Amino acid sequence: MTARPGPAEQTVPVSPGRPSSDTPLIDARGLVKRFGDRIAVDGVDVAVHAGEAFGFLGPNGAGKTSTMRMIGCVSPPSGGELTVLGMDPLRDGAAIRARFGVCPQDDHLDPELTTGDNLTTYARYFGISRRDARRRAAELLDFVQLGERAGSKVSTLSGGMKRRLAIARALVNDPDVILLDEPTTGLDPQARHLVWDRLFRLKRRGVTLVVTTHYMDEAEQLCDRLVIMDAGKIVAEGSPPSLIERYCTKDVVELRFGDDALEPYADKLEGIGDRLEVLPDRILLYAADGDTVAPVLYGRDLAPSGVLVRRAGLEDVFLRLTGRTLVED
Ligand SMILES: Nc1ncnc2c1ncn2[C@@H]1O[C@H](COP(=O)(O)OP(=O)(O)OP(=O)(O)O)[C@@H](O)[C@H]1O
Repeated sequence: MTARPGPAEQTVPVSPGRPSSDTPLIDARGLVKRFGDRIAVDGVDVAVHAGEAFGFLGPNGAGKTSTMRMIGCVSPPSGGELTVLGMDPLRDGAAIRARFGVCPQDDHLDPELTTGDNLTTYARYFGISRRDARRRAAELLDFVQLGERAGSKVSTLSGGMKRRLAIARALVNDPDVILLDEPTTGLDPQARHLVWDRLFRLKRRGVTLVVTTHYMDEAEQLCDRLVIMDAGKIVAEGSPPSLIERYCTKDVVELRFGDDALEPYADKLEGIGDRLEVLPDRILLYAADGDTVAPVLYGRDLAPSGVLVRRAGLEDVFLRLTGRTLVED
């Protein structure tokens, strides 16, 4: 259903009446992408529904971009079935792309053009008249909070501004679906939050968001539902809270001992909590109630140099499923 903004909310220049039905907008079954002998995407099943923010979370090389490129009709599948907006990407690529906005990892903005000219030039590819393109560019620059930089060359913008401009460009054709490949990689926390804020606003207007990310906090913040990918395969699927609940206890106790050899400490922790993970620099102890763990530690003659009790997150889910952390990849 298309949500309408409240009066105080900045308007987003998108059309009313977004598609909404039970039929997935993107339906992939057993999707495969091969590059020579290498299998980048190895039998992926996903169904993305209208109006949701759907994520592909995984480390570098997991196959997220390759999947996204097939969905975006710029890279043909090597196998499996793919239907996008009810159409066949091989046959109807142009029609599908006309209803998509794409924000790739490399923004491909023209550094020598102004922000406004980047948008109007792009709008012309969609057959939008010069007058409408200028009006739309002005609206979109306001939406991504670059209205005051309409006359600035792209080469003078910060990384976060360029990313917001790339999002504005992806909105030029008033798309039903936006594909965002790593939308905040390389941005500082403030710039990331600004990008997220604009994406939330789009979602509230019923635009379907498909996001790849290797940041678990981004996935947790933005996505209604996601798949976790590793080595070309989906290892888990669900909403962030449901995944955390399915694979982890509520709390995690992070223990540091100021020592490189952590196995002896792990032995002493045996039987406390539900499960242990020994990482190179710390031990993670999974427990329903982390606060009950500390007194037990001292009873076992363990004196950690650092104890942090936190809620389990998608990083913990990834670790549980793959035995690796997202970050070390
Ligand atoms: N054009 C290509 N030719 C050969 N191999 C490729 C090509 N594109 C991707 N690959 C390989 O496919 C695998 C998946 O890459 P992909 O870019 O889809 O992963 P990713 O999860 O998006 O990672 P990243 O976040 O680093 O982009 C990697 O092993 C990559 O080296």
